[in-house]
Amino acid sequence: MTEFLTSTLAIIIYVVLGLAAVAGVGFAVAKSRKELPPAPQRPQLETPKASETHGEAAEGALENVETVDAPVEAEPEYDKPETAVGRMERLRSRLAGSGRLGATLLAILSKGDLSEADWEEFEDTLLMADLGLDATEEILGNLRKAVQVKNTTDPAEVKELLRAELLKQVNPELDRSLNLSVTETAEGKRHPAVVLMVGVNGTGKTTTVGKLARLFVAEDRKVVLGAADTFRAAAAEQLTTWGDRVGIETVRSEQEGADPASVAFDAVKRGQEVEADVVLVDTAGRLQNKSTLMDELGKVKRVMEKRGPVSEVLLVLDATTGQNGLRQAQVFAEVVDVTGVVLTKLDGSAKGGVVVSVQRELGVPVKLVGLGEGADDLAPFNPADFVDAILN
Ligand SMILES: Nc1nc2c(ncn2[C@@H]2O[C@H](COP(=O)(O)OP(=O)(O)OP(=O)(O)O)[C@@H](O)[C@H]2O)c(=O)[nH]1
Repeated sequence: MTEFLTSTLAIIIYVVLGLAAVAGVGFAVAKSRKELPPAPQRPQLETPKASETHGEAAEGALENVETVDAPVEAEPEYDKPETAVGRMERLRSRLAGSGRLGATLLAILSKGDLSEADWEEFEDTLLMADLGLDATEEILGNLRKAVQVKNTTDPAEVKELLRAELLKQVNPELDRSLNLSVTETAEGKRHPAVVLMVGVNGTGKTTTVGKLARLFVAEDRKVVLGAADTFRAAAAEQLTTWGDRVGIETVRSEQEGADPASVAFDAVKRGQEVEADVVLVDTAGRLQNKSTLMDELGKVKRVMEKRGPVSEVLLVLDATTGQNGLRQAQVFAEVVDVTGVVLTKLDGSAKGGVVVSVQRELGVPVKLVGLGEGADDLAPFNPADFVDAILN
């Protein structure tokens, strides 16, 4: 009897302990689940095809399953970027600094009977606006002749003479379009247009990549961003934010100081995989006299080219740094074959003449201008609009 009681008691104790253990584990799991952070929501680039998500068997099985309405997820709201048309119209007033240049030049020319001192003042004004010595001498020589031949002080006529001369210097003949052709790799794979952004520190590369991406999105192009500025910790985050605002993917490395060439390569690879139209790659700012950093940039481009050609290398120059930008431009052009210049911070800068000097020095056109910190404050460069903004 005692034996029977002892074994029954033992069984009861085991059962109670067992139940307590199960409840304890359950509580711990529930607790740890509660503490998990919510899964991050990333914009989806592609909707998977039906055949990729469920096969035929799965479709049959679904017939007998009672369907419950899935909670409706709110559509992410993306920005609607402004198209290129009309941007210059909106941004023209931002060239106020350059407008002062036009006003001073016209005031001198309209005086009539110009003295040597007047022509010197005219020359100084052009030099101060960073047109560079060669262009300044040419403008001066041509205008002196034209004013003499026409013998006019009529403001409208004088303005027309100056307009023609400035326009010639800005060179409307240059091809300023971006090469955005989608090509094929040697293996017959679709290869997107690839744009590489380069320049010294703080000129506005990341901002320009973001703005340019918006311009492409407004044109219904499928864009992938590459955050190959692995030097500045916040750069990848900054670029991802630009991308997220318009629902495009950013390829980046979570590792600070990662190899930028590898990130750039992955971005092009991803662009090929998702059949993007354009891959835009940001790079870290670097001083042109730091040879290791310039070598690194050369490597970034070579590694990207392993997957297919780079269509555009855009050098971002800060207009407010004027002639300093020229030396930078020359060195960058030697290392990575610059195909176009983006002149940023032209808003409020009185150094608009750098458009002329940089084109003369590099033989490469200014293709885009940055005219403010707003997300759509980037415009394709148009010589006639630019000269008119200076003169009106
Ligand atoms: N006013 C004005 N500011 C601009 C323009 N473009 C860029 N900026 C500003 O310039 C600053 C630097 O821009 P970033 O894009 O971070 O420059 P970055 O070249 O990527 O910088 P690093 O990666 O450090 O070399 C930011 O405050 C931008 O808002 C422009 O066209 N006009």
